[in-house]
Amino acid sequence: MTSTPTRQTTGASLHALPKAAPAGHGALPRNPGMALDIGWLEEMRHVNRSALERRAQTLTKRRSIKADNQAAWLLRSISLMDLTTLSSHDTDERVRRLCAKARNPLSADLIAGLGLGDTAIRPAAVCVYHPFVATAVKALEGTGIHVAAVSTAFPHGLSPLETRIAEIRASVGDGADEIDVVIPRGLVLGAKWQELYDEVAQFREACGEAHLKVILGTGELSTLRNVMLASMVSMMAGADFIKTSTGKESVNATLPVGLIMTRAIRAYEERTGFKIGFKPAGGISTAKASLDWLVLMKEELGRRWLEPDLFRFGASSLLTDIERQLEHHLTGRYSAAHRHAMA
Ligand SMILES: O=C[C@H](O)COP(=O)(O)O
Repeated sequence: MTSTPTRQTTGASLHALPKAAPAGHGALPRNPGMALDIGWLEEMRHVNRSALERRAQTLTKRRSIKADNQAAWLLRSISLMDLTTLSSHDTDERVRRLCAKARNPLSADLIAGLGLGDTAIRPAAVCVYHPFVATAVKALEGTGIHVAAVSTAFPHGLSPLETRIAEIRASVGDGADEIDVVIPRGLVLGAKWQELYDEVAQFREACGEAHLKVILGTGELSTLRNVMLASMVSMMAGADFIKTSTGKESVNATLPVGLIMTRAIRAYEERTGFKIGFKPAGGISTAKASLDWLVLMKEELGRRWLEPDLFRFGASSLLTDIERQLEHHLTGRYSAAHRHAMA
């Protein structure tokens, strides 16, 4: 892969950490997209899987976070989270409980023990199915926490295009700030790049001011090369974020996939000047895993990608483990996970 060289680093580390900016849109110029450039895709075809796997191992093995810094980085993981419920048994009440948790993700004991004072540590967004957007918008009023909706026939993306576009418009109409769309994986597997580009461009248009996150379903794209090409086409068509997975595939967010997607983001910025966000999602359920992802972002794209306008975790259970680890940090003991149940 000639156009996306590896950034050379001497070791992966997370040290002192300034406070995260709020999730709000507007600080960065938005990606307008560009014409589909098939020639550029051709240049991106060569992906060295074993080099990416080695790089992923190096990043996590050599990570060092001093104990004092660890709590700060876990708090950052909370600020970068799309706290998610995407269950077949979701209800308005369940979504309201999740929003209450998003308003107050940490117990008073933890807030006091960590010396947080009035500093509000909250997830960047709550992510729900379309029918619960209005409920979440109401429950989060005044908090600055965004509402993200999964639209376009999540998780498979296989309803008629006009139905998927209507779904986006309905979610925006109900007040969603962000729309997470899924692509039909068949368009990638069949190398139908023009069709994929046209669909994503129409999704972007339907989003209006809401930001567009494009879910690739990487575990179903067969090769890392396909992940690279789908990432590039999505950004060319105007994606604000590219996202790995729905959480419903048998393989979800992996570090090698994260590496290829962040390198696509770097290549796109080098060519166009626009910074695109990244959202690994699916199966990220431990505090340790969240730190691995933060190391990857810092090493591959730099500190700017540790802010919620450029990085999110899509996660339904990560917050529970972070709470447990913060409690352990303070008391030296672990409490049972059920004490931190979210909904
Ligand atoms: O987009 C977010 C994912 O659906 C969450 O997946 P998870 O339940 O494995 O954390």
